Amino acid sequence: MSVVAENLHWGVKRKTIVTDVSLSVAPGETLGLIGPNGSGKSSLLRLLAGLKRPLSGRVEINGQDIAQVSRRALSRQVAFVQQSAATDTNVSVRDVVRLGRTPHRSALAGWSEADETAVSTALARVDMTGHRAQAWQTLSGGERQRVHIARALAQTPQVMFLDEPTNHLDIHHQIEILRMVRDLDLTSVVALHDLNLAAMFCDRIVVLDEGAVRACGTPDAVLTRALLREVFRVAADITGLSDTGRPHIRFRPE
Ligand SMILES: Nc1ncnc2c1ncn2[C@@H]1O[C@H](COP(=O)(O)OP(=O)(O)OP(=O)(O)O)[C@@H](O)[C@H]1O
Repeated sequence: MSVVAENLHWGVKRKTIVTDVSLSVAPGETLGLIGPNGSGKSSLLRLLAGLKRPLSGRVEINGQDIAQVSRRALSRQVAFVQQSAATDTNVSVRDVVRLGRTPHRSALAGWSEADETAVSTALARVDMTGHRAQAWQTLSGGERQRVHIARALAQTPQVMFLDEPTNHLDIHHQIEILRMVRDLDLTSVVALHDLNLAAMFCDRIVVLDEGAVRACGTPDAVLTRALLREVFRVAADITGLSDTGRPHIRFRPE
């Protein structure tokens, strides 16, 4: 499914937070969203996912204006992994992941084989099968993050929005989660702080700066020394284009 945003504006009171953002994500593509703290990544993701209404502009998912689609219908197609999402205490890991099936179930239908398969597949994908009976509140930060990703996977979405999904994860799981997102047969938009991970796993990258799109393109086109200096205020050398075709950034203390 494609995602297209046209001229999105959003803000609160007199503060403009997202300014005239237009972008498109092709079916199956993994789009990275990078930018300094406060540049509007989370706000933009929420607009794209229909969790916030833009002041002006529109978002289309699979050619449909999401403002015209019910929340329930949207949640059958779109999953959102929030930054450090909270979950009610006193529930098991399995219960949290089961919540991902809610949009697909009617009030009268029982728990189906398909629901069970979606939950167990999702737990396995994030390496949490062995924790399924554990109480959610006893998990470590990284395990909680993986359970939230599993909940989104159990939703069997066609589009996934992820806000800093690698927060709290050790390097193995950072790479595993991003590899999985890239390899899943769905369209994804993922906000990331780690620029090297963005370069490794994203097909294209959008750079946000003060709420506006500063650059958009393949990792090697976007991640230039000049952009890193101007937007992120860091000095860096960029290498590694040879075998993978993807840039590698080495930051320089100055
Ligand atoms: N509801 C709100 N009311 C007031 N200000 C807000 C609101 N939501 C976001 N902001 C402000 O908008 C700006 C963008 O926030 P946002 O969370 O989208 O940035 P971000 O790029 O995701 O940041 P980070 O990298 O720090 O997570 C910030 O300055 C934030 O304080």
